[in-house]
This record gives sequence, structure tokens and C-alpha cells, in this order.
Amino acid sequence: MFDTSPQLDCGGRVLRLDRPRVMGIVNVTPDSFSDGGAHDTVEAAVAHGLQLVADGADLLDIGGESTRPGSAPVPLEEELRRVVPVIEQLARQVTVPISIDTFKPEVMRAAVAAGAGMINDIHALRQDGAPAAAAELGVPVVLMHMQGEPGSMQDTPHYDDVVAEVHRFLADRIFSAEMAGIAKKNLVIDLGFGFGKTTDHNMILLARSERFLELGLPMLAGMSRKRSIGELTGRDVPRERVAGSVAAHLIAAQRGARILRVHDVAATVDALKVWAAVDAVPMPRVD
Ligand SMILES: Nc1nc2ncc(COP(=O)(O)OP(=O)(O)O)nc2c(=O)[nH]1
Repeated sequence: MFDTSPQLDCGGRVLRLDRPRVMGIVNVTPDSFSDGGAHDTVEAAVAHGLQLVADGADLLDIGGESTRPGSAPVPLEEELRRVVPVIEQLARQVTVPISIDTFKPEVMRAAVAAGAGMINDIHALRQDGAPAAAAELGVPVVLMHMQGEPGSMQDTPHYDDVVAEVHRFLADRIFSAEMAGIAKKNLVIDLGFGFGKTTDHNMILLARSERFLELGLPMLAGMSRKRSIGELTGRDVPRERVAGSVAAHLIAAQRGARILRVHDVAATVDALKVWAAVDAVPMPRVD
């Protein structure tokens, strides 16, 4: 069922998947929905990445383009200007793997050349040139489900069966990636919480996320501070959605997610320590 090779080789930096791992988010953007502008200089982004590693992050995800609902695309040169120096400096200062959150093949190439060891593609390699770039770079790739485009995806998301449709999409993207020459052991799936989905859709996917383990790949979950958490908790301010985010990611971990993409690393690491202690208790013998 679940891929038995419990690790990813991220450009020489190994990410073990024997237990849920925490991916710390470093958004080098002026407009990310929850922390836009907080780390949009190289110095601030590097300092934030170092802090997240100190807080216990097992890997970092560097993003130079906000994909929040209604966001506008960022030109290639601007995205490169934002992320490459941050990756270069962090790769020299931390030993954990670094992921690049992009769907542009040119950014993938520049980021890996700068020291990134994983590609996090919210478009699941659908951009022209992305499959070839990912195959040539040979680093793990996150394939995420999205319905529509960030600019309009939350207008009227609709599914006849959200689980079946997301499952079918991911199975198709896995096949397409393998046809492009990407080894299956280098693939990670992501249900894409909040990407063309209502809160009901997100909760159905979270509740049924074990269904996706049959695809035989590690699963990433990313609900951190998102609108659905705000709707469920009544917390309008994204930074105030920590407890709800931690709860959602614990549930995702219990249902098989092995990478949790979060803003609040310390709180998530603490919660996983409690979960691991309970998870370690042996099942009672059934004689
Ligand atoms: N694989 C994956 N990547 C993602 N990248 C960005 C966001 C959006 O969150 P954030 O980066 O905090 O906001 P913004 O896109 O506004 O920078 N969510 C995901 C996600 O759920 N999964």
C-alpha cells in the first residue's frame, strides 16, 4: 500500500519518511495570504528559514509567487530574483532539504542549481517544459491537485465526487510524470487543500485522505492558516489560525500524510511529539 522506501533523496540530502515530517514555509513574497511582506527581503527570508529549522523543520519550502485565491502571476525574472539568493544562502547554512515552490521549469532549474533538492509544483508539472525539467533535475517532485487557476479557482468550485475526481487527477499526473522519465520513488502527492475547493470539499478530502495511500506514494498535506481553518474556527486573521491548523495537520498525519507544509513549525513539532508518544504505545495483544 504505502511506498516502503521511507525516504526521499533530495539532491543528496535525505528526507526520511518513517514518521510525519514538517515542511517550513518561507514565502519570499509581498502578498502571500498569511505572511506576505514579512520575509520579502533576502535577509528576512534567510533569517526566517534559519528560525524554522531551529524550531524543528525537517525541510524548507521556498516560494516566490503567492498562489492565494485571486493572486496575479509573477514574471519569471522577478520570481528568480526573489528565490535564488535565498536558496543559495540557506543551502549553505542548513543541512535539511530545501524545496522550491514553483511551476515554472526555469525556476526549477535555477533553484536546483542554487541548492534546492525538491520541486513543489502546485500545477503538478502541467506547465510546458516542467516534466522534462523535473526529469532532468532528478529530484523529488510534489504533484498537487488544483481545480482551475489561482486567480479564479475559489469562485465556484464544484465536484460530483471530490475524492474520486482528485484521485483520478493525481493518478493521471503520476502516470504522466513517469512517462516523462521521472522515477515513481521521486513522486509525492498532495490533495491541494484550498485550491479550487470549498471547506466541505477540504474536509471530505481530509476525512478520506487514507484513500489516496493506495496510489503508493508519500502524501503532503498543506492546510496551514488557510481560509477553511478560518471558517471552521471563526478566526478571520490567518496568523490566529495556529491551533486549527495544527489540529488539521495532526489528523492528516493520522490518516497517512508524511509531509506537513506549515507556517507554524514549533507548534506543529510539539503536537507531533505528543502524537508520536501515543502512536508508540504497543497495541494490546489479542490472544
Ligand atoms: N504542495 C503545496 N504547495 C502549496 N503552496 C502554496 C500554498 C498556499 O499557501 P502559502 O504559501 O502560505 O500562501 P501563498 O500561496 O499566498 O504564498 N499551499 C500549498 C499546498 O497546500 N501544497
